[in-house]
Amino acid sequence: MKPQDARKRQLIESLAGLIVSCQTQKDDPIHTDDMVVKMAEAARWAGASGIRANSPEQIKAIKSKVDLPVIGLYKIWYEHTDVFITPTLDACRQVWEAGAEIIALDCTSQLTEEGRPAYELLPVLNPEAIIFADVATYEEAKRAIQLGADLVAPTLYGYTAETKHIEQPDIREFARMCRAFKEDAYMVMEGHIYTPEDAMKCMYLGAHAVVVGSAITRPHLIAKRFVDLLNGYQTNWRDAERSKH
Ligand SMILES: CC(=O)N[C@H](C=O)[C@@H](O)[C@H](O)[C@H](O)COP(=O)(O)O
Repeated sequence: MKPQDARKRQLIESLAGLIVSCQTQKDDPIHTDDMVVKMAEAARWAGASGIRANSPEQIKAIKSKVDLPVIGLYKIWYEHTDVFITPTLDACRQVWEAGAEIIALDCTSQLTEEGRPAYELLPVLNPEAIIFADVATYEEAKRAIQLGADLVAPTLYGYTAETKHIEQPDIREFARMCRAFKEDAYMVMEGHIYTPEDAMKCMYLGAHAVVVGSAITRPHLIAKRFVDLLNGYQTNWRDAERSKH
């Protein structure tokens, strides 16, 4: 259900538009300690309505410099599970204590390292926090809303066993989610949105906001998309030329 609490509602309403995911991992070619702050400042400069940030450390750094609401998460990888977005109660607590107004967590049916379905954490979270459910499917979105999620996004579409190796958003499925759930929760599009036009399409279909990461804050991946395409083209073109001789 959409929150009744005026404070929560006002904050979520203010997120309408573009949310920029500002995250780096230590082994990224662009990683420096303050890189995410620079990304968030650039997003603020551009007029973004919110930031999505990973880890207590990066959330705190952004919060100290940029006055925008933060959707916080904490990625922790374990050996026996694909659940890595804020997978434990302690991780949720740390995100909240770091200053994020909104806690994002995996609310799919995947089993966590502890052997329970990821979505089970949702109903036991701090009621003060606004909850952003990361899901992969329509059914998971439905259940997350029943369990009290305030915002829902298909963030994990392409990342669960069921949907692995899909590298495009399913905009039709997102439209179906918006039609069914828009009155009960704020629907957000997240994952594989690479152009302003695709983001706009999602808004037109009923998204309250669109979260964009790689296309804005991961220049090495943007460069790689160009290189992969150009190199693939060169190889095919050379093979075709050779076969003529
Ligand atoms: C699956 C996962 O780990 N998603 C993460 C969630 O916080 C981020 O790495 C993504 O950048 C974010 O979801 C935005 O997606 P895209 O980078 O495709 O615009």
